[in-house]
Amino acid sequence: MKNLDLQEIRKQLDGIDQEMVALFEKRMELCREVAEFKIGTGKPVYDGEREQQKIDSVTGMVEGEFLKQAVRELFTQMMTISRNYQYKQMAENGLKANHSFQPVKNLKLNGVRVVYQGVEGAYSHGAALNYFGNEASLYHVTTWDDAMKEVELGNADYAVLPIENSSAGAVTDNYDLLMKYENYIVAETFLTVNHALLGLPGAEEKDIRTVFSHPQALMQCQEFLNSNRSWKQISVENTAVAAKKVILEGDLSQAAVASETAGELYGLKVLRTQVNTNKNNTTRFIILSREAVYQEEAGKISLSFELPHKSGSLYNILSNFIYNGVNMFMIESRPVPGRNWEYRFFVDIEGNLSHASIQNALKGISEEGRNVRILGNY
Ligand SMILES: C=C(O[C@@H]1C=C(C(=O)O)C=C[C@H]1O)C(=O)O
Repeated sequence: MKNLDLQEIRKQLDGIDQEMVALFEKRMELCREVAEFKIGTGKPVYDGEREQQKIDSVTGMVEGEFLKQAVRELFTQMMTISRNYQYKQMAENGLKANHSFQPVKNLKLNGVRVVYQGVEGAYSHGAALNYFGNEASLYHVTTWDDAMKEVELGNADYAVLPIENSSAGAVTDNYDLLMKYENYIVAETFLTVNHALLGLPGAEEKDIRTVFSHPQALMQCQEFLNSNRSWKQISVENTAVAAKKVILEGDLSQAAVASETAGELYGLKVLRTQVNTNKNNTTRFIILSREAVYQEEAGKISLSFELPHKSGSLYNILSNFIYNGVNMFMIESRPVPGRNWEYRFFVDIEGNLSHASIQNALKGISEEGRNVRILGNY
């Protein structure tokens, strides 16, 4: 008996769904006409005011908080799909996302000038050597900000900056620098980072009282360092500066956390190898240029945008990726300076600026987000 009831209800549901699909099709057909109008008049696809009116009107048609919320979600989704349909038509009419990036076969690598932060023997130096080899002329500056400035001024062709570590996470200062300067990410390189505990040639581990290193490196070695409770951990500019400090000050109770290469360079003794917690500790470095170029084979795009402090704003903007079948690798957020509780998002997606699906997604993002910037395709 029950079974029959269920079948009967399902039959009615099927009937309603059929009507809904037919109405949805009609709605989409009208949206196609809206897109034609917009293509003709140069109006943007996204009209936030109209969408808000629509949500207010449809939620007003039902009673009770549960149904109001359900109708809100349903129409938000439908309008997102409708916008994506319109972006697709715009792309087919040659109205692409605006960007000034030029495709190149290969990046210029021979005889270029490359800047990194720190001193010789720092991990950034290793990353620069990793990517550019010995063909380039490498030099260093004191801060990451200076490295970005060198590229902007044209003193360097490229800068090498750490952006993410597999155990300590994002290098947030460098995300902020991506906003401060108009340099573009043109490549990335990965460096396995193994930290050693380095002391004076005459020192033993039991002599150590103070350990110097870069804050990120100290963080990556927390398990080992915290197991020696009496050790004072002191942050300095970078790991190589820490090594230099230990040798210059000549105090047996001082140690540095840095690479073994830095140890050799400054004449320090390895008291313990691999003191990093994660033995696969890897840092991702980005290569920046002032020229907006991308290699034809590039497969990753970094972009940033800001969103208002409003329920669903991130969810809605990310739908531009979902509906275009674009895969997202990473998302990171940073506060927007001067605007409490509003965030700037940094997103890495899979793809190339020449792909139609990417152009579609970027067109949507650039209409719906604030201060949208494509940081690079590499
Ligand atoms: C269809 C339009 O384009 C977009 C989609 C909307 C919708 O699906 O109802 C509403 C506003 C626009 O953001 C329109 O402008 O009317």
